[in-house]
Amino acid sequence: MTNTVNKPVLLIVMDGWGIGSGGHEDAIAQANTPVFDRLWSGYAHTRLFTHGPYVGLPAAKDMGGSEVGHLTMGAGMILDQGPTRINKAIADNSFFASSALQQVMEVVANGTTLHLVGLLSDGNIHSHLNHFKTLIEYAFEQGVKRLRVHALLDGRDVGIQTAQKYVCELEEDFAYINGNEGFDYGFASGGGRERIIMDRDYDWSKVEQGWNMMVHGQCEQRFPSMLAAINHFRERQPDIVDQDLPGFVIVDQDNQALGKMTDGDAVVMVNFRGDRAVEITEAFELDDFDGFDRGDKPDLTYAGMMVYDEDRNLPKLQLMGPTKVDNPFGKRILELGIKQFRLTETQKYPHVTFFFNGGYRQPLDESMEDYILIPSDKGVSFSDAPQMKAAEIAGKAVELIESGEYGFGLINFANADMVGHCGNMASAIEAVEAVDKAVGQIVEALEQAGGAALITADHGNAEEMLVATKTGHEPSTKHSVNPVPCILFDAAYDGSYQLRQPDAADAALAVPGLSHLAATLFEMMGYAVPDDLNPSLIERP
Ligand SMILES: O=C(O)[C@@H](CO)OP(=O)(O)O
Ligand SMILES: [Mn+2]
Ligand SMILES: [Mn+2]
Repeated sequence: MTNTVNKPVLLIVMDGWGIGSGGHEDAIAQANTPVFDRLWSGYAHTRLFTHGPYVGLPAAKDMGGSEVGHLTMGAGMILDQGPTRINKAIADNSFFASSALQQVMEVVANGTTLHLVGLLSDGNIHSHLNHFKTLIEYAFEQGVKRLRVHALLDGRDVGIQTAQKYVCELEEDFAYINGNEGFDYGFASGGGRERIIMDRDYDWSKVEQGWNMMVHGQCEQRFPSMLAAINHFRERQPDIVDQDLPGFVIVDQDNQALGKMTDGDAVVMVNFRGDRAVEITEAFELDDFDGFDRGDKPDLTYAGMMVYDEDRNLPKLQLMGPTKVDNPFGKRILELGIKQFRLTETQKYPHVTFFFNGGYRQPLDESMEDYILIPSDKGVSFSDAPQMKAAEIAGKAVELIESGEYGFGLINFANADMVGHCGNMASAIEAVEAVDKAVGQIVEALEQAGGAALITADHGNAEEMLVATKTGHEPSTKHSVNPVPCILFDAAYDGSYQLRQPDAADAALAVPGLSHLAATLFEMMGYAVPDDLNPSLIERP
């Protein structure tokens, strides 16, 4: 396994491909995956843990996600992730001392409105309900008189129809606060995260619709309350998943929107994860914004929970500093003079760039790093197009391998995850089969080139397409906490090494996880493993 530049080593992430029970809910077990089966039985392999403490999340059962997964792979160690850092800052009160939060509080101190925008759930992938509650309680303590919540409804990181639970929790807080003279707290607008605002593929129509609702109070769908809206849409379509609920505004008896934004108001984006928060942030912050016509843009103070774009320092006001990865894998190999590529479709653009880089989006050195992004299908449900761009990615990967120019490449296949999020079993099976075929083509090219690859996933999803409920089963649209496969494909494999297996007695740091992949890649490339990385998984007798 010694490497020269023309013996490429790849990290292939089959996003959302976990190891499930093999039962009727497991799309991966039901799919026909001849490539995966052959690689699993013929090469060194293990199971990796991708959730909770194995990726620096606060709770033992916290699901993994793409941001934490790719950040951990790139860092090569377990770091406290955004939600962990926020929770710690809230616990030690440093959260409230940030100059960004203080500026927000000053702006609304004399009677203007504080707007909170964000994903209303406790999924902890993009946001957490407790962070809404913390900000609401703090605003109340500080005497902020008027507060409005613009709620993105989830059903993708939590149960498919759970929005009412989170709405009711905040309604209780509002009822308590509004019992005090002069306070007026409530919801202003809502809608499914897949329909409005939380786009990540520059489909500006989704952001525009959210903007018009939140900022201008404009929307045909108008309801007296959140629950009235949710019930209305569910009556019409009983199986609608919360993420797909149309956008709506909350109105008073005169049909006036309750929470338009006006001059002097402040807006806090409560989401901590950047990929789906940056587009709306651009609309709020950029002077030369041209995504859509913003209409009469009020003079607002805007802050985000964290940084959403480090290259452009967006937003200007951040309640928390970024999660710092001092020496991400891409930067380390750049310093060794290894040419690299990153390849995926645009839905997973953040994953192979700023998530894996722990910050930066653009190549540090364009002559040594090629970031290749194939446009994802737009305006379709991925359950209707489960092949997504797997074939195009494989074709491009083969070309890059054959060029003999690259020492390292990171590839992400979106299918098992994105189609898994739709909750449709038949489509998920097709998605998995598309990835299997694509991986087969890449492995064949690697075989010719004498290269190697780690074939793994950032977290599970498609192996758990149903979850048990009190009365039976319902579709699962979220990630899982199952382990994921990790195969070391090596054209020259002679059986002389294995990958470390999970051992129940191991402490979190030793359990094979995403944090061990950077060191494993160094070893595969024939370089000394840097001392500060979690150790390689390769074991030789
Ligand atoms: O779609 C997303 O934003 C998340 C789930 O909330 O999935 P992933 O972490 O795989 O990108
Ligand atoms: Mn993912
Ligand atoms: Mn996902």
